[in-house]
Amino acid sequence: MGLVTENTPSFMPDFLKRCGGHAIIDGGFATELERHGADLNDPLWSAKCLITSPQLVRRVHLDYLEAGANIILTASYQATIQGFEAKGLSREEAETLLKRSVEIACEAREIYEENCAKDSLNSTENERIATSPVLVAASIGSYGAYLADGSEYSGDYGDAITLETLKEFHRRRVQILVNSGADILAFETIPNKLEAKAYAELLQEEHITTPAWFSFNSKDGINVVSGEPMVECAAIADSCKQVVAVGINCTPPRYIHGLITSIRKATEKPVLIYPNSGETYDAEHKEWVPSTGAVDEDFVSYVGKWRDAGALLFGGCCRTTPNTIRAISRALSDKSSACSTLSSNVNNK
Ligand SMILES: C[S+](C)CC[C@H](N)C(=O)O
Ligand SMILES: N[C@@H](CCS)C(=O)O
Ligand SMILES: [Zn+2]
Repeated sequence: MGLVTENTPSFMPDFLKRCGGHAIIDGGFATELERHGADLNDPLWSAKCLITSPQLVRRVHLDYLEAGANIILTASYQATIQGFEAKGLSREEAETLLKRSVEIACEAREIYEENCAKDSLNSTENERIATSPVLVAASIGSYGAYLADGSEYSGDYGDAITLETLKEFHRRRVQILVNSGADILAFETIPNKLEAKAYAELLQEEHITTPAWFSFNSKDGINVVSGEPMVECAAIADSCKQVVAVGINCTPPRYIHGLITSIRKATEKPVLIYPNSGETYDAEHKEWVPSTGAVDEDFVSYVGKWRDAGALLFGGCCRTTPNTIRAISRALSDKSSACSTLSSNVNNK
């Protein structure tokens, strides 16, 4: 994928075809940073590592690529100009860090592809390795994520926050991420209709040609977390021409099946799902607490059902790991890595 991907009606169908019919999204980015020792108790949360440990950010992207991901999400979920400025950074420094989030993910992809090419050279003709395509998705967390008080799990922004406030809050960040060379914009953990509308209008007003996905979160399996129906949110995504996939993230696995059905009532666009582990986020202590959390195996046991319900892109969100992604990858096909052997194709040619 080149610098500034252009959206065409065939962008997502072509990508899915090249991935073998379904694509694998990475897993919990912050979770993997923490597993490597990062302390994310900070208003910037995972985006803090863009300042303190960019090499760790690159390592985590590589972990997910090696686990089989076809799409890696950048460290920009909670990276906002306003959030960086609150830390004392200049506007220019803040914009540079946003751009870096995409560049680091692109570097990880390059390293991964070089490693795959080397492995391929070391293989016999019959084991020739083919690299599955990899997209770099620029993560755009909601306004609630920036607030760093867990309000992306309530969608309650109060009456002072309007459509215009939200558009202005996100405008410059979206422009920078578009110009950084991301293949797709991942609007994730969208908690309410107002923010979905703001994103849709912003994409149109700015004449954005980079493809985008809208991904909502839910805590009851019917509505997004604000209590507004998922089907109405999916309809907003459906009417936005830049949106090439609609889905659900950071939502307990037990709710996903019903939500896929709701989304498909509103749109024919490809459905993506990347649930969390089923645990609950304690925003005050910035930690996850057990609920009836499904472990990796339980999570993965649902994957076939989600595929039968019509989902086409699968991954994990908070508290999932590269092991989850490996298991999803195995559940969807017999291959356990994004480097798939082409031996049968080669032999049959
Ligand atoms: C997806 S949540 C776990 C991200 C962190 C939250 N916005 C916070 O800053 O507390
Ligand atoms: N992609 C985010 C989480 C979204 S809820 C991150 O892990 O940084
Ligand atoms: Zn999450």
